[in-house]
Amino acid sequence: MFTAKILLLGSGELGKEFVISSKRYGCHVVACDSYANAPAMQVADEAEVFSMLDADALRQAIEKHRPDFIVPEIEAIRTEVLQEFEDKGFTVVPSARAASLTMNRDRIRELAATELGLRTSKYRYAESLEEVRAGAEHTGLPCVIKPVMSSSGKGQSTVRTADQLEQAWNDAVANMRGDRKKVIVEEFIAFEYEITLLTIRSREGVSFCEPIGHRQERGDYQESWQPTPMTEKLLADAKEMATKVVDNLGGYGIFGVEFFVTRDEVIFSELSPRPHDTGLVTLLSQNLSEFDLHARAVLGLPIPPVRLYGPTASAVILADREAERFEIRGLREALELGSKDADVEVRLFGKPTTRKHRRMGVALASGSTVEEARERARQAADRVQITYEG
Ligand SMILES: Nc1ncnc2c1ncn2[C@@H]1O[C@H](COP(=O)(O)OP(=O)(O)OP(=O)(O)O)[C@@H](O)[C@H]1O
Ligand SMILES: NCC(=O)N[C@@H]1O[C@H](COP(=O)([O-])[O-])[C@@H](O)[C@H]1O
Ligand SMILES: [Mg+2]
Repeated sequence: MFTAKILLLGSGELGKEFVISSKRYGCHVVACDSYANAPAMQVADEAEVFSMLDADALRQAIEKHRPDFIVPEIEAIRTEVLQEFEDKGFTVVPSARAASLTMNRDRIRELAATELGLRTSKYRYAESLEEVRAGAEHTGLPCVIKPVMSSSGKGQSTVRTADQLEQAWNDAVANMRGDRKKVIVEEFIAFEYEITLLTIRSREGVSFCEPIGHRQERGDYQESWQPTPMTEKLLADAKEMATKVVDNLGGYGIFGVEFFVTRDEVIFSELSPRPHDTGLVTLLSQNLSEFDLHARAVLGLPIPPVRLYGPTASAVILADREAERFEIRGLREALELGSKDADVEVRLFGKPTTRKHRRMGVALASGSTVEEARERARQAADRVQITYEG
């Protein structure tokens, strides 16, 4: 009837592409999120609307559908419930422990820095403004303050002078998820560039995609490109660190392992035990996208060496205000940038409402160099306009 039944927890743009990939392999997907008509629900077989932080609702959904695979798509999930079901014999992707550790910056940081001995930025945790001040003494300024539970840069700020610490603490507390009033104070790394190393852990072992470079604003990704030129030594260091983390977390799937790269060092930042937003570029750049690879690894299918077609970039399409009624125009104009020498694609996620800085779509472009691909992706994204009514 179907290859496997998947319960997808979180149904945004990353989930939507994962659903498309897994449905192509004949899976039946139940997409869950806290609001109706979320992107992945639009392409899934069934949908359930509830908060992933509501333990009872999550239990009910798992009991009702009894999936072969429970696939987290967002960070904020009642991970104790995932553990409960994993203990009963359900498969959580990649593992309940991975979901729980990565949801909490302090837990994954402890694993990486203390247990595995990976190079990270200096850091301290803080649960009050006084502790934030002490943390900043330890790391020095500038420093970066982030809630231990948050994603896409929410509640994150870079502090340059001591008088900004209070504002940063207040912002972090106001924008954190979950119920722990706790932040991480991190040394600011003046990196040359940063990368996501997509790392696949499958039955066949650990393999990698070419490193993805990206540029972030407000802690949220604006553009990404592939490949990123790196020295063999630095790339080997990144691969070694990524392997240590994913082998420790266990399970099968793709992981987006984030690193800061300085002149002579690779510094581990964090990771997602699932497809990564900066990896949207792989929808155009590779013969198998990060979503195809995740689906294959989860289903136990072969993972051949991944083929990168050539320099490719992605640029995000963001809303600039909150609205329920809006239109997206300019798809034709954006796609007109495609030619016999360059592929251009646009993916519109179908989110039902906008809010300031919400990612509504992504433009993808190839080029003869990474610079050219980035320029073209940016141009295509700029041609897509969101117009608001009322
Ligand atoms: N210690 C640091 N030094 C310099 N820049 C930093 C530091 N920490 C974070 N940043 C910048 O902020 C970005 C977002 O940080 P981080 O990945 O920790 O946040 P996030 O909320 O988990 O984002 P996401 O969930 O989208 O990955 C980083 O990619 C980097 O550009
Ligand atoms: N960095 C994590 C990330 O990119 N997550 C992606 O964004 C969606 C939430 O978007 P929304 O906030 O617009 O609903 C998530 O569901 C996931 O696809
Ligand atoms: Mg990140």
